Amino acid sequence: MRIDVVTIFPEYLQALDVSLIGKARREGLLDIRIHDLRDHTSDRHRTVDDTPYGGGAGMVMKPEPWALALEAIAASAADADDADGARPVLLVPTPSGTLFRQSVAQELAGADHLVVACGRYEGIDERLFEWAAELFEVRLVSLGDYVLNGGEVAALAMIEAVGRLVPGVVGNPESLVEESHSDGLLEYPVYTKPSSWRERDVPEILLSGDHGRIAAWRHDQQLARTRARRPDLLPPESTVPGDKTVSDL
Ligand SMILES: COc1cc(COC(=O)c2cn[nH]c2)cc(-c2cccnc2)c1
Repeated sequence: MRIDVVTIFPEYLQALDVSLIGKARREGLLDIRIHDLRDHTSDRHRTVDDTPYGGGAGMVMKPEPWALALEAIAASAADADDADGARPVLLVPTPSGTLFRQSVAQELAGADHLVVACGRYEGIDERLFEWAAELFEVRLVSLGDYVLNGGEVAALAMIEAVGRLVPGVVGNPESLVEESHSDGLLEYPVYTKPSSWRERDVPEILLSGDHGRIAAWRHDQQLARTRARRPDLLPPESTVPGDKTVSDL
């Protein structure tokens, strides 16, 4: 998978050189390229923003530098992208996007080419997204209901969530199966040595070796945690009102 990231703070994306994503880059599993939006300006001050039409505080990112950056990326990938006929995905982290969830990460992990646009200021001129729809599948996606100063932090999270699902990036693909949200529920609690720690013991069931009962216990724990912390994830009939659970205690 190729991932291009466009930003005015390229140094923010250095975290993509570290750990599993960094290893996948070095092994060629992920082809991640970082682009400075200011390289696509033509004035002496390398201007990327201007005042908002209609007034209001803050500045808005000009569409032209973005269009030049995106055209350059599309042109550099034209052969590969055209190979399967699919347009690259333009992924835009923004508070006004649809919610980024594990299901979205799974979907994006199937793309051959992602282009991530890191907005700053009050956002990017809306006409850029309308224009980009001819070259890209445009996806405006929110990490959550809060506002960041720029899309870089959200881009790191989204790239990690997607990148780790690309075959070969995570050593043991088994570890991708039983994780939070992969089955729609929160993950069960995990424990390791010592079996007794500061007078707190690991649940006996986990030391029993009875894998059937352990699996059932873990699923019960997932349900209890999801009911307590994220009832919104459960289908309506499974949230019992007033149902005390382990995680409530
Ligand atoms: C592309 O347009 C953007 C992008 C971002 C950065 O992303 C997030 O904040 C985010 C991403 N998921 N959850 C939050 C911030 C704004 C923005 C809007 C209004 C006032 N201030 C800033 C606009």
